[in-house]
Amino acid sequence: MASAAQSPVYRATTTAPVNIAVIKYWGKRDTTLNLPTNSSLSVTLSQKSLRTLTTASASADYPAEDTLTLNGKPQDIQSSKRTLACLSSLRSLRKALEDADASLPKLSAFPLRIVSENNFPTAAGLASSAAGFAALVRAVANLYQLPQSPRELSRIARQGSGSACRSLMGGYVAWRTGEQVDGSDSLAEEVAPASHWPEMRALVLVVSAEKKDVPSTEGMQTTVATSDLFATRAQTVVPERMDAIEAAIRDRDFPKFAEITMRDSNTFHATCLDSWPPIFYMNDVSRAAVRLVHDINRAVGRTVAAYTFDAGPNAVIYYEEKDSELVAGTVKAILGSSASGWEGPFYEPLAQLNTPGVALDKIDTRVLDVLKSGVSRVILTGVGEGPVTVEDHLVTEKGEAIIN
Ligand SMILES: Nc1ncnc2c1ncn2[C@@H]1O[C@H](COP(=O)(O)OP(=O)(O)OP(=O)(O)O)[C@@H](O)[C@H]1O
Ligand SMILES: C[C@@](O)(CCOP(=O)(O)OP(=O)(O)O)CC(=O)O
Repeated sequence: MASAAQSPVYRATTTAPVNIAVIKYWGKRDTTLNLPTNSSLSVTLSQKSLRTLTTASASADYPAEDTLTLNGKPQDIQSSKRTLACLSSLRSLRKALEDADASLPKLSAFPLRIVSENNFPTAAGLASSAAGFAALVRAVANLYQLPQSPRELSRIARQGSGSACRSLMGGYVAWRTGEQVDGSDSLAEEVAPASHWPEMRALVLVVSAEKKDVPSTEGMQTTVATSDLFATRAQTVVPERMDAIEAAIRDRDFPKFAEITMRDSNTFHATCLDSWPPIFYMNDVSRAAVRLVHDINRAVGRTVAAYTFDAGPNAVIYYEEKDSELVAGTVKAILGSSASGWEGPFYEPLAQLNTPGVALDKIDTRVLDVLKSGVSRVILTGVGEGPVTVEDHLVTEKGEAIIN
């Protein structure tokens, strides 16, 4: 443990959410600035279920190098260009404040000690980098008392991990690809707050909590360089879908939202398969989840559920609260006690439910078996708010890291 500081220790702590895209970011037009080839749109998920908690602290007494401890383990941030880029941009903004007001403490000159905790597996396709970099940027911005809006801070978070720029806001968030070569207009913006469509629910089927094979950054470079389908997706398909899904969100039109979400996930994974060598993120369990959603929608006679998959096999199934029994109730009946996680604030409408919302004989029998043996855990959640400032610091007043 680091020794206690004698000089003042300045601290700020924030939580930040995970977001799951319904129009996927996949491909960079500039790898240094981390600029995307297409716009993307996501739903911010409630921090009652998944969240990062990060404390940023600064003190003149800290050893010279900035440090980051993640889930109790020191991270090598000096060799993480992305983290260094975020910290250097934030420091410049603080320095400008200090230059304009001599009474401010010179925090920009102090080393940083950052301590963070994810309450879910890191690097397992659960968007830890999104919540992690959003929390890091928000915590340091709070520590430095920066006046910049979440939209302006998204330019910095984007350099940590592209998808992180969308976790600085709650609700329904777009990341506009932008046109400027310097990336100054490649920013996230709120399309609608969570309160506009609070009934949106997300059921995460955790298929594998292992570290994934091909990291997103590497996978998308391969796709950009080798897939013939990719250019059509980025230039034609996604711009049309962005307009259509924003209209669906504005109108709270779930069937439209759902179809675009499922089609965009499928197109993204098609470009992965079209890469050379091909990249497979979905597996047999993922495909069973796709089939399940289509079977449920067919049996109900309207679109009540939508699947989407990131760079890994986990399924995220979106539905509206009023259809909880039909969607989550059916999944609960299939998985029974073979999957953990049937709990938490979003579980209430299902707690007393003992029969599936959709009769299981309407679902392909192979799908039932594959899901039962392949899904280890579920996370029941819904649309939620952006980062929240909190007082439960992970660094003591004397500057010592608190490892839970
Ligand atoms: N709380 C955190 N604070 C700072 N950095 C974090 C935090 N959590 C995760 N990261 C960074 O994100 C990396 C994991 O990102 P990666 O893209 O591999 O996985 P993921 O985000 O969980 O999956 P995906 O992006 O496919 O959904 C970690 O190795 C770490 O560098
Ligand atoms: C499939 C995705 O989840 C890809 C996320 O990629 P990252 O944001 O992790 O990539 P980097 O910018 O290289 O860090 C789709 C999405 O979230 O939009």
